[in-house]
Amino acid sequence: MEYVLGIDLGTSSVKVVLVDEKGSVSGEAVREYELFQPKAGYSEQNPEDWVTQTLSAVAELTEKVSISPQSVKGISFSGQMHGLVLVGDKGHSIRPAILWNDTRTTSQCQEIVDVLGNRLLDITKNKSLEGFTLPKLLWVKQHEPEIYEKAIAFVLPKDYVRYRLTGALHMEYSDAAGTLLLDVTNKEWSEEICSAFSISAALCPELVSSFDCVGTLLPEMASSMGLAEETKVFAGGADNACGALGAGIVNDGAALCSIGTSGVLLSYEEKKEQDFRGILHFFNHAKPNSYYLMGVTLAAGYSLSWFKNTFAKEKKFEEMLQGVSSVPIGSNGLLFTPYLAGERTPYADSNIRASFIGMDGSHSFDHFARAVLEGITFSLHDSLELMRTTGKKEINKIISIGGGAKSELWLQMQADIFNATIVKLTSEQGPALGAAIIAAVGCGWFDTIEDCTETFIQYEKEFSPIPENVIVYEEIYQIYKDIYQQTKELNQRLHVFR
Ligand SMILES: Nc1ncnc2c1ncn2[C@@H]1O[C@H](COP(=O)(O)OP(=O)(O)O)[C@@H](O)[C@H]1O
Ligand SMILES: O=C(CO)[C@@H](O)[C@H](O)COP(=O)(O)O
Repeated sequence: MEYVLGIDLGTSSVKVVLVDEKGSVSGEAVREYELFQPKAGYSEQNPEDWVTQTLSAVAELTEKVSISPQSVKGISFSGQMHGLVLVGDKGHSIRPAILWNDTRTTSQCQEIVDVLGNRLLDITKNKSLEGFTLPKLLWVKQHEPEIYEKAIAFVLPKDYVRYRLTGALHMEYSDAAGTLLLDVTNKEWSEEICSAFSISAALCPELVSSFDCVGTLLPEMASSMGLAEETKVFAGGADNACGALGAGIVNDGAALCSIGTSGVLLSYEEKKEQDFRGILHFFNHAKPNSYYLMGVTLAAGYSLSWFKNTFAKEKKFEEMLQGVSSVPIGSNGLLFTPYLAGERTPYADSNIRASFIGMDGSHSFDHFARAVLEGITFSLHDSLELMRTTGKKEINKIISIGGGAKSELWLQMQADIFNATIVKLTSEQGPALGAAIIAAVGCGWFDTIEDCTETFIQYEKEFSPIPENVIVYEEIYQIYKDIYQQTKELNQRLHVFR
């Protein structure tokens, strides 16, 4: 039997799946790493932790399944998007990575708008947002010029890990799309944007496609993972592009909900001439010459993790959520907005913060836990509503992936709030499976991506909206939507105390 390996470099952990030619998952391994928040709004990770933990997760997996190293034919990667990794001349990162949920760059975002005006949307199809890479690069240039001078290239998280494993430095289109330096429809670095900010073209790595073979494993890396040096390495994709591949979002009308650290609502797009003027993200898909439209909740799974770490640290998620099913819809008038790290869609606002509204003496721990799940889902519903107003009214079936898809109660809640059928896959590891699909197609196991997704993706269960719940949630959602405007100014005033 032959195998491929999909590696998903998430924000909370790296997940590795080993998949055989029939699409069966033969083994999985997970390794966590730390997130550093040295100041309010900062979010960083150590790129060397990603490398160490990836090596260790793959080594655990190959040991566990005890297969011959030569039987693993290909590897590919999925990774958290937008994070800035600066590589120095010794081939290592020269400062901590500044992540997608770091919001320190509000003034650099304004500078980008002032300098480029509408040209930014024309070229990149996306708005200037704190999470994207260009503002992070400008921040380092302005605040840490000595580090900026030492950088020989900038890359994104999974590109860095792939580089350390192969010695070959590249960036692929689906992740480059989230930098604000890519001409998204022409698939090339924008000379206009680079020169507007005096960014040397040499800093931008060579661009490749997700399915391109970019090399093989360095001998020491291969041996530490229990793999063969000749294992082919394929470029891979952004985690949301890979999540879409791994959930079969490769045709018009298909949509995805992913609840990882962030939360995304995503729908497939084939036409590059589509122009949504940045109200939702528009990025290159991992599937060549296709795209996707996406809204992002910055703190989706993160809100639930924060709640657990703060109020029920000793419990597992399943245990913590046990009592939630006995709390009625709407948590007896308790609402939560998940703006722990500011927000992206529909409010690009780095100052907004989360709220619990409507507390009374009758509320217990379970009411708060349910309110957190409902608030995160309402926030994702904001993105879905935007999508539906762009003409995608037909979104009535959504594949749900990510850590949040482990909870069936949450999947039913998604069905009721989105008023759409929610589909659960046999494994919620969508992005890692998407990376495995890239490796399998890259190895030539299948003629088309669709042939591979049909073999690799297994649907487990559907959750249909319950009509009476849909009506109640629609009413509560109208109240939820008002919280942003009502708390915006208060949060601006609170900013100085953070
Ligand atoms: N059993 C569970 N029930 C509901 N949510 C869960 C469960 N386990 C994990 N999660 C959520 O999944 C999130 C992690 O998802 P994951 O896809 O691993 O994230 P990432 O790719 O960002 O590392 C956690 O923050 C948590 O909110
Ligand atoms: O910023 C975005 C997408 O634009 C995030 O979706 C990141 O890509 C992180 O993903 P997870 O770690 O939450 O999967």
